[in-house]
Formats: sequence, C-alpha cells, structure tokens
Amino acid sequence: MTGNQWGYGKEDGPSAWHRSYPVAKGSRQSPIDIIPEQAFHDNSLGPIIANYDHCTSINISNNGHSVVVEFVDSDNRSVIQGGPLDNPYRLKQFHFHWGGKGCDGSEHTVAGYSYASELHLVHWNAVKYKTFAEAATAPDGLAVLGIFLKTGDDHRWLHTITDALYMVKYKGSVTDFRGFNPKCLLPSSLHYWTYLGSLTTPPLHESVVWIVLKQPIVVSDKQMGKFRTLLFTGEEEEERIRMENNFRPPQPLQGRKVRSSN
Ligand SMILES: NS(=O)(=O)c1ccc(C(=O)N2CCc3cc(O)c(O)cc3[C@@H]2c2ccccc2)cc1
Ligand SMILES: [Zn+2]
Repeated sequence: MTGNQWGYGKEDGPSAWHRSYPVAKGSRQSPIDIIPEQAFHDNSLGPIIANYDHCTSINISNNGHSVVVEFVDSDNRSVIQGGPLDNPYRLKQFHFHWGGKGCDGSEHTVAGYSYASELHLVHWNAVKYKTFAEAATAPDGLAVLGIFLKTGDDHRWLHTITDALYMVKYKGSVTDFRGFNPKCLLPSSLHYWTYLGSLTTPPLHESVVWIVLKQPIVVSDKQMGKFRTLLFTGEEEEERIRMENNFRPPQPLQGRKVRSSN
C-alpha cells in the first residue's frame, strides 16, 4: 500500500492500514463495540448541546472514501459543547459510513449489533488549537458526534443530501451545498455513550473524543441505496467501483472506559 493509497478493499482495507499507519494497532483506536451494560453511568456528564443554527454549509464532495459536507469553521458559529467536552468544538464537516445492499455498515456496534449506516459530525477544539489539522493530531483535538442510521420510513430531511449525490458520483467531485443545517439529522434524544478514541480512517490519529448517540435516526432503504450509487473511483479511471462497505470494524477496547449519559 503506497503513500496514502488506502481504501476498503481486500488489499488496501482496514486489515492492511497498519503497514502505512502503525497507530492502527494503538491503544485508543476507533470504532469499538459498545456494550451498554458495561458502560459507566456518570452523573457528572451533562447534556450535549449542539448549536448549529448559524452554521454555514459550503459544499458536498466525494473524497474517494465517503461523501462529505464541509462547513465554514473560521468562527464559533456552529459548535458542540457540554457532555464530556471542556469547551466548545467547531463543526468542520460531516460524512457517512455504510454497508452493501441489505448489509449493515455502521462503524460502532452496540453489543455486537451493527446498524445500516453511521453519520459522523466532525468538530475541532479551536480554543486550544489554531487549525483543524493541528487539532487532528492532539489527544483532545477533535470531537465526533456519531449517529446511527437504521432502515424504515423515509427521512424527511435526508432527501436534501441524497438528491445531491448524483452530482458527486465520482471521487474528486465537489459541488456547492449551501443552507444545510445538520440539526435536522439529530434524533429526538441526545443520550449518548462517550469514550476516547481515534479517527476511523487513516491517518487514524488518536485525537477524538467520541460521543455516540444511543437513539438511531430512521432512513428508507431507497435513501440508503442512493449512497451506493457513489463510486470510490474517479471519472477518468476505467474501473467503476461502487462506494459501499466503507466502514472500519470495531477495534480492541484496551482497557478503556465507556461512559454513559443518564
Ligand atoms: N470517521 S471519522 O473518524 O469521523 C473521521 C474524521 C475526520 C476525518 C478527516 O477529516 N480526515 C481523515 C481522512 C481524510 C481524507 C482525505 O482525502 C482528506 O482530504 C482529508 C482527510 C482528513 C484528514 C487528513 C489528514 C489529517 C487529518 C484529517 C476522517 C474521518
Ligand atoms: Zn467517519
């Protein structure tokens, strides 16, 4: 696996990442299997507060690993705070991980149970660090809000995203995507599990405070199917490889504690 040529295939997938990214075998890797009965109820854990009302989405893109919606992060217009966080963390982007047709594709699992997909809202600690890249290598640099997706009825607001996916079919494609407020993707309950972990893709930096919501959101099979029309490959490549199963399996807990909000 040369340079940052990593993927989710047999040769370049999660089991091979350690060759270029030795931290893959580190002591605080993500995702993990969350076992609710073994989580510690911590009454000092306050509620998560997501202030997204003044967020400014910029674009939606296919980076060859997932579909990503980026936000303006030059000020504290959209932040997450509370819960395990000592200060506000700025929203930078969100993206998804999903499975193949009829298969599950969440990254975190709950007592071995996988969901159809998992949404990650990525935030960075702009109080302590000057840039996202700097924060992404610091132990308290990032906070990722993980939200499970399960299949059922249509999700009223996910259409805004799935209707735009045809414009970013190929790796490297990007298009304007303005006025999207991700608060419409939050479930009604913000109860969560939290633990210290890492990016779930290379460079796998151990810099993430994970906040995984207990309540999934519901999306339709049809909406999930639209994610699978994306390609890992670029327009100029002759191979057309469907973007699916872009998830890392659970990693060893290595003695970490998972805490639960009440
Ligand atoms: N799944 S996740 O843990 O929530 C996560 C979070 C952030 C990032 C992220 O922003 N990355 C890592 C992968 C990546 C791939 C690209 O093609 C790219 O242009 C940017 C990124 C960034 C990144 C790259 C280098 C250092 C830090 C982040 C990726 C995954
Ligand atoms: Zn992710």
